[in-house]
Amino acid sequence: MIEIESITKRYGDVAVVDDVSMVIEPHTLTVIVGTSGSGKTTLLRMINRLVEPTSGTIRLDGVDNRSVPGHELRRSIGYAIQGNGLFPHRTVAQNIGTVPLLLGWDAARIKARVDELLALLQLDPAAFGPRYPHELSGGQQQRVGVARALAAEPNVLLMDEPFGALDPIIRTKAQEDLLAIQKRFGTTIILVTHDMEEAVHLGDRIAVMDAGKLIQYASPTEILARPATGFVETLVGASDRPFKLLSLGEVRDVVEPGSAEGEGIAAGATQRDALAELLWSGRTAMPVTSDDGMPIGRVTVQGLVKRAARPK
Ligand SMILES: Nc1ncnc2c1ncn2[C@@H]1O[C@H](COP(=O)(O)OP(=O)(O)OP(=O)(O)O)[C@@H](O)[C@H]1O
Repeated sequence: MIEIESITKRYGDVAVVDDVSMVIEPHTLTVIVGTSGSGKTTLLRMINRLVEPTSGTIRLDGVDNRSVPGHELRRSIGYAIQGNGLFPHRTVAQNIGTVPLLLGWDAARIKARVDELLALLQLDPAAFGPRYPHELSGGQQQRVGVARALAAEPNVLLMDEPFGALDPIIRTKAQEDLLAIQKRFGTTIILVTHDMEEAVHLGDRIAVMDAGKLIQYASPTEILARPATGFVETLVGASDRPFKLLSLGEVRDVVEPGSAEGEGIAAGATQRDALAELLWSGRTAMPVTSDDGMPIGRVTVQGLVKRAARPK
């Protein structure tokens, strides 16, 4: 658990993070979202003490993060940034093995971990391990950056706009990878973005910052349904809200009895995808198939429209 208590960072007279308190539950993915300059990065960096707070306390599993030297703290917390920050003169394998080496892991253990992470991120260890960062595409470099941040099996992973530089298709892929990694390792992840779409997609909880203040800290559904202020409402994009809400739910939760004509959709697809497919194909209903391909009912435009309404 991460407990942030009345944390403030001042530069001169300006509080760029202003009396922020929040509790982050273990094994969850929290997204910090807000406009440029709202203090997101500063808040994130106070967790691993790349920035020292002016006042307030941050506790990691009950331990004040000032009770260990900063460099030691940072070995135990993963950190991934936009543009990946890889060392250009080290191979991919050496980059990923950086912190394990500092921690004194033996060579065989480091190699096993490097190979495990590369495979997990769908980069062939034999092909990519020996390459240098400039021999990789931007998306591949970004994946190596994430692998490096995860190398020493940190319980906590901080990510600052990790997908900001990626094109939309690679970005979606990288987001899915991240969710899979989190499921597998149970890492507590805190991710900074200015993209509300990304926040809604990834976050168990979303923290909205504005001018150094934490304006709202809640689940995506709550943020969409009950934005705390006009600022949050604007950030959410009021006209988009019903679709964002549908993107949070799976088709399996809106299956109705009965059958329908034409191509079906998987129960695990999002409700938003189902609506898009129905509208695009000009149908009012379509069949739903279970994870093992069996027909289990149908999904209707009418059912989805009800789901897209503001939750009571
Ligand atoms: N070392 C510093 N000295 C003075 N001011 C700083 C320093 N670091 C950050 N700031 C200021 O603090 C404010 C918050 O910066 P921060 O990087 O936390 O914002 P952000 O929400 O992450 O923004 P962005 O989305 O643009 O990265 C900004 O106005 C920035 O100019």
